[in-house]
Amino acid sequence: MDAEPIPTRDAGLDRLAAFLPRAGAAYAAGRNTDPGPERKGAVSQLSPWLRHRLLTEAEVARAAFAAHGEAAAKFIEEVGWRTYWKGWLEQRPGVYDLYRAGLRRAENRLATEEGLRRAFHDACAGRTGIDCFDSWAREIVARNYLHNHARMWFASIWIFTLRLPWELGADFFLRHLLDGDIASNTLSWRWVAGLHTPGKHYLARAENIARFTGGRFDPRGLLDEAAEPLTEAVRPRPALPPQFDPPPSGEVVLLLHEEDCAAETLDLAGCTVRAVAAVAMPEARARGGVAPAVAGFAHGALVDAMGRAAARFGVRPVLLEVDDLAGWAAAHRLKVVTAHPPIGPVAQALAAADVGAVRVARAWDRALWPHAGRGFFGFRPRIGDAVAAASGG
Ligand SMILES: Cc1cc2nc3c(=O)[nH]c(=O)nc-3n(C[C@H](O)[C@H](O)[C@H](O)COP(=O)(O)OP(=O)(O)OC[C@H]3O[C@@H](n4cnc5c(N)ncnc54)[C@H](O)[C@@H]3O)c2cc1C
Repeated sequence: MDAEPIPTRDAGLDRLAAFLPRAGAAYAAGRNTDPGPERKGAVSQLSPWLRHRLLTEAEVARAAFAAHGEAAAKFIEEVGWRTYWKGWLEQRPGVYDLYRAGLRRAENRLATEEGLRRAFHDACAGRTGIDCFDSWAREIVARNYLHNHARMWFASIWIFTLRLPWELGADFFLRHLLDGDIASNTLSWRWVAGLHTPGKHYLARAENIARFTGGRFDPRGLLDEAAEPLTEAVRPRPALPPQFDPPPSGEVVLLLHEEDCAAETLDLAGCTVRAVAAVAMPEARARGGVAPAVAGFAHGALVDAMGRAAARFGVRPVLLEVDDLAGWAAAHRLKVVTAHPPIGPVAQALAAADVGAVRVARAWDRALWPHAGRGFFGFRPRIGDAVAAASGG
């Protein structure tokens, strides 16, 4: 990460403004190169703000288009990957359950297989003897960020050279990345493993690593460059269209959560917000919780969101534990509305709290998620349509 990321919308807008001049041809030409944590690369490092929706995909994509027109297509496409993964998982929620079940199985193996346990701890601590991998493992822990290409190489070496269960690697990422996101992370690991598109996996190659790290690393002879893709016994069920609730109206209470920290821009036309509460649960992203910096960013983002909600709706928000949610909702006796939580622990916790929350989806998600049921290349043209839409984010 460039400078220590500050979990506020203003800090995100500052980073966006600083990046925008480079969101066109410079991004397209340089985005695959990882110059290392000490040098400025071509990518935006906007992911912690986008992940918590301190900035929305719509506003970032539209700002890039306004600055560069068609030359921003590559950057906008990458932003679209985030939306695609979210929409894909929304249509196959069972894939999150498959991941969690696989993680539990891998944990059981860790408890009983000493060799696996040692290899896992060496990988997390950056002690495998594969210089590039060890350096990236330490970078994730120290900086809570990793370049996209390094994430691909890291996941591939984890799965195909170190032969570790992919779910443990995905969990390691969720524990340490500020942008740790259930859809992007789970589905990217599955994609690398060859489970997203059966038979098609991503194999890290020493030559490619040397080239795109500017020669910082050269793991020739250390990687398994001929491994077969993983397979799985249970294939995900066919896609079901995403379910969007009808828009709420009347007097409501608004619940904020870390999946969308810009509730003041949700479409609540027709609603009068009488009370606002917030719940944060970043520790539920990973087994054994998340790193302090990750929890700190999520909590900070929510505090920032509470401040903006207070200004917008004229009420003083309260911070709740998830267990207090049902009591809070019952005390107000009004309909609970909340930003549509994507598949993951927040959505599960809200469903379990059983407060009948009406989920308010953003226009961007409503327009794009339904097209994410199949491959990215069918989805891609729709991103331009959403960027061109007059408003709605
Ligand atoms: C194994 C693996 C795990 C990943 N886990 C996560 C994760 O937990 N959370 C996460 O936000 N991204 C994840 N990614 C995607 C991607 O690596 C990061 O979004 C990106 O590196 C963030 O850096 P940036 O903001 O500089 O990206 P930029 O290149 O500047 O892109 C701008 C924004 O577009 C989005 N984006 C770009 N590439 C992708 C992509 N391939 N998939 C989804 N969104 C993308 C991000 O929101 C990003 O901030 C993962 C990728 C891999 C290969």
